Amino acid sequence: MNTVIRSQLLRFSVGRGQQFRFSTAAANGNDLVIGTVDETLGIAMLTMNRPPANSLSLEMNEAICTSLKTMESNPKIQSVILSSSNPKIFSAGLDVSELVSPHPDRLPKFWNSLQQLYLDLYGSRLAVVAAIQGHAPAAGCFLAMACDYRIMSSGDIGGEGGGDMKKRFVPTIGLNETQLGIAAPPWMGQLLVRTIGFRQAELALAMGTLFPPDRALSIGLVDAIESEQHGAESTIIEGLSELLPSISKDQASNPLMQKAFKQATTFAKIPPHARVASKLVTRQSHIHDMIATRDEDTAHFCGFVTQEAVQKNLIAYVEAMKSKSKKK
Ligand SMILES: CC/C=C\C/C=C\C/C=C\C/C=C/C(=O)SCCNC(=O)CCNC(=O)[C@H](O)C(C)(C)COP(=O)(O)OP(=O)(O)OC[C@H]1O[C@@H](n2cnc3c(N)ncnc32)[C@H](O)[C@@H]1OP(=O)(O)O
Repeated sequence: MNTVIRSQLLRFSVGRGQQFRFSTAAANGNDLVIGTVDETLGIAMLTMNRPPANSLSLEMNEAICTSLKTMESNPKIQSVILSSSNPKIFSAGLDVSELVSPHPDRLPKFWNSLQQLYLDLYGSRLAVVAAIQGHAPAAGCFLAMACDYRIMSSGDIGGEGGGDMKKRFVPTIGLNETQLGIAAPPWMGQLLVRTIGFRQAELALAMGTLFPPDRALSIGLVDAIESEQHGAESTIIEGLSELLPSISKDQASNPLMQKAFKQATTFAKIPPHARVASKLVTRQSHIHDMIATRDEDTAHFCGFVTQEAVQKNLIAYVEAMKSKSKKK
């Protein structure tokens, strides 16, 4: 039986292949996040849908958290695939407009929403599989690292330019903050250390390295890479098509999405209490550390970002980004 809960922010329906959607007033009625659940398989899909780049604004962070919490509150759901409606960008990280000339009341709220996203995602009782189809710089990489399993596109998706001059699309992932004149906060940097090890993380943080898929795999930043060449119709696996939101239905034959689906199915079959208990073994102390330093972290972030020199760097960075996009 389908249950439908309605509120101003949330419409949620439960059942096989049923969808729930989010919209906030600030997003002009757009669905920031689209969620689907399949109670029979115990799997959900959370598709980020904030064009053009799935950058993380205050409202986007809140929408992801609310969506995840809604899925967690359904005892039949054990795993979730985190994906993007943009085939070339998983998430471009923080919405830089939140950082440039910020409103003093909004800035701490924004940072708190990011901290909450870390706590909710990293500490989720659900096993979260990141389906990283496109770029994942900075906080986009953080999102992926806060999941339980990462599958990245190998980047051989079609191409641009056509003919023999086809340009290969190669997505990248990493904490590139230093390239922007900012530093990743300690809890984000430590997440990289826990994911790829001390020395690799130390170097990657200092250099602001963005890794292509093969390098990301070799250092353990992602767990698997997969081609996105769509297979023949016969390779469509049962259940995936129903789980995909209507805007991503064409992804049913995408090997990356299929691999993510299989991994989510595998997670969903593990006895949940044992899986959650083992997740706490590795993550609980880090979550406690973050909670203990949360206010200090907010004060530090707000003080850092509002410094004149940091603002100057950020303004120059945003201008370069806009003019690059205009030249296309
Ligand atoms: C001790 C320290 C204490 C405090 C630390 C302080 C701060 C640190 C805080 C937290 C850490 C996290 C920081 C961040 O995440 S900052 C954001 C970093 N992100 C990036 O640098 C990525 C920028 N974007 C890109 O490189 C490319 O867009 C990308 C490779 C993702 C995709 O390239 P593509 O060529 O496909 O698209 P574009 O034409 O470049 O972009 C399309 C469109 O999207 C807009 N866009 C892109 N990224 C962002 C973004 N992060 N925020 C807002 N908007 C973004 C871009 O402007 C284009 O828009 P339009 O011009 O309207 O078409």
